[in-house]
Amino acid sequence: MLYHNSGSLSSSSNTDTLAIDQALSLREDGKLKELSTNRHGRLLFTALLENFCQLYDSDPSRSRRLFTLICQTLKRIGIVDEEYIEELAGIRSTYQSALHHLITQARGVLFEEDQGKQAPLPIERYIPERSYEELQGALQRISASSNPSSSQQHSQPNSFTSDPWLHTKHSRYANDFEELQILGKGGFGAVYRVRNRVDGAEYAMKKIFPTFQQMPYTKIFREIKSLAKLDHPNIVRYYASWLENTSEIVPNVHKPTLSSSRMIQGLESLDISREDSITIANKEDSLYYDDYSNNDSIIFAAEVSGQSDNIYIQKASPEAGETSDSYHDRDSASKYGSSYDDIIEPPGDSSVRYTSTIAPLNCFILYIQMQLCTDDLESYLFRRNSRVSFPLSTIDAQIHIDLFRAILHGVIYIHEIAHLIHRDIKPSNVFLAKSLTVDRGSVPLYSYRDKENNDLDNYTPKLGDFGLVIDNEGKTLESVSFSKDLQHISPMDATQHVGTMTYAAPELLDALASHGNVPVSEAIDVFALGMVLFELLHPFDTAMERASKLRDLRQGVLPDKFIENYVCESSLILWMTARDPSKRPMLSEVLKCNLLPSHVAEVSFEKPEAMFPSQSIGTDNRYLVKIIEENRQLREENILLRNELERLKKK
Ligand SMILES: Nc1ncnc2c1ncn2[C@@H]1O[C@H](COP(=O)(O)OP(=O)(O)OP(=O)(O)O)[C@@H](O)[C@H]1O
Repeated sequence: MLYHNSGSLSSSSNTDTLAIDQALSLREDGKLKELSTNRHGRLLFTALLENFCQLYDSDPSRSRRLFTLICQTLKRIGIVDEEYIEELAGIRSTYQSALHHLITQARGVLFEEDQGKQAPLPIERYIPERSYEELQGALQRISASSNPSSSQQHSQPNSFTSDPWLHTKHSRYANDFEELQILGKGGFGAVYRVRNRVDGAEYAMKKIFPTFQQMPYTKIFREIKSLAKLDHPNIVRYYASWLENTSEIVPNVHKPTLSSSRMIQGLESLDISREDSITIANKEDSLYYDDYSNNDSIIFAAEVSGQSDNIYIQKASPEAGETSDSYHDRDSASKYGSSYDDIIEPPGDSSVRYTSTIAPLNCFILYIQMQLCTDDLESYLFRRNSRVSFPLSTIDAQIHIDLFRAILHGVIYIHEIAHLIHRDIKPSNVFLAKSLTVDRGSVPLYSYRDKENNDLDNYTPKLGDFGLVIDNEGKTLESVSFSKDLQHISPMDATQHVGTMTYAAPELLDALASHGNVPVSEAIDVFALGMVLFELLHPFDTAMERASKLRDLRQGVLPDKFIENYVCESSLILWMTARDPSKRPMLSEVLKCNLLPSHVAEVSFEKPEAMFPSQSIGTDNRYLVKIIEENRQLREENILLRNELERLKKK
């Protein structure tokens, strides 16, 4: 049975009813059932095969290689899919564990029979015949007998459990990684600094707690694999992903901030329920997460029931009336003292529902292993703004233009080479990796960490958090965090919430406000980058100032002083943030612009000449002149409107 955790589980809720209806209709779908049966069969098969390989070779690494080799062969002839070999290893171990219990139990029954005792339950009930439903029946019984009170009636000789080939596989995460520190928590999980026990290197590990999306897990793996193919110095490297079922303590990592937090219904344990299904369910009285997202939270409903598909990630409908949060926490509070964003939080949104609950979960966790980055652009800008005032010195301006250029290289790579659109470009999603040498894509930057040390260090900006990527042919890589940030916001919210909305292109907000189709276009990223360029070149003294100037820019208005200081850059920013997406430049055009002279260590691409022909756009360009004129007009209109507003307020 599928469950969802849309905040309120009241069955009277329309959204809940809808989700349940959807789940029911899925169940009725014979094809899905067939698919599900197929998957269980394959999982069971690979579980047995893995154990079988362990029988042939007691050396764990050799038996593993043997297993992989056989699976690769079976994959070629279509018997198993790629995902069953690596990513589902954790799930496979559940099957191994279940089979282990099953056999142990059955042997216990035989043992008792041999002793002339009456078996407590007929053996047929323990041994599956052909269908996995019967296996589930057995699993259910085993589950019941595994609790201390009932297990006694089925006690068996200890020697059974020491069968070497029955040893179950342990968590890949626990085996291969040492967890060092929590880096922060996003809407759907937490990110940890970890050390790989094998190569000794440190990584960032994102653990996505059971989430919910209308997408089979295999698709998620495929998508993450596509991210793993991205190879560019200005893109965070993705290494691997896999799913495990695990008993985990959900960390409560957030410090209370002014950001509103939400509760998401937590997840009950992996439950072997009466319907003979393994289900991750949530309950009314379930656990709390501290969260910044709205409630279209996500669960994995992992069913081994014959009634529905097995492991599905399905989006829950948010409750009516829920709005998006404004600025994310992003741990600026916890890392750097008072949060930069907190100050611009709309006053009405300051309720702190911080929960200290530590929730034990038995659930599926999606692990995503990424490159570890020690800093991010948002934190950097926060530090810089506390040290430097507008206008930047010529040298500082150049440093930040170089930084922008490096980010641009990364985004161009994802647009032109990977054919993806990021859709969530913002300073907190641009990480900064320090390097000792001048690396490809790196820029010299002051870190502003240490008052005494004003040396330039090399940093490589890296675009990360690909939760929102979409392929530019419009085939959605269904966005995880997108819905969290932007869905179900009223136009009022869109204008009030400076935070998350700051970098979102207007057409995106319009589409969301009118519940229309979300546009798929590179222009969305161009807009966001234009906003980022302005922020890079304009230090703000206060968060209020930042909020108001970024809001003005969204209306097409730049501060006079900024235009005076950066005429060409202003033109570029206004071009990139044009309200009409069709009027925005392509990023390759932005790069051609002679406003962005290259001080960045050049990066080579597959098709460099196609992407970066040298052609300059100067101030005499008629398009730029037109933009400056439009900006002047807009500013005048804006002043008139503000005066009018003031006049009306006074009445
Ligand atoms: N590769 C990484 N290296 C270092 N820190 C990281 C890395 N990826 C994410 N983080 C940090 O981990 C924290 C949580 O990241 P996560 O992507 O889960 O959430 P978010 O980006 O804050 O929000 P959301 O994904 O919900 O939009 C953030 O503070 C982020 O800076």
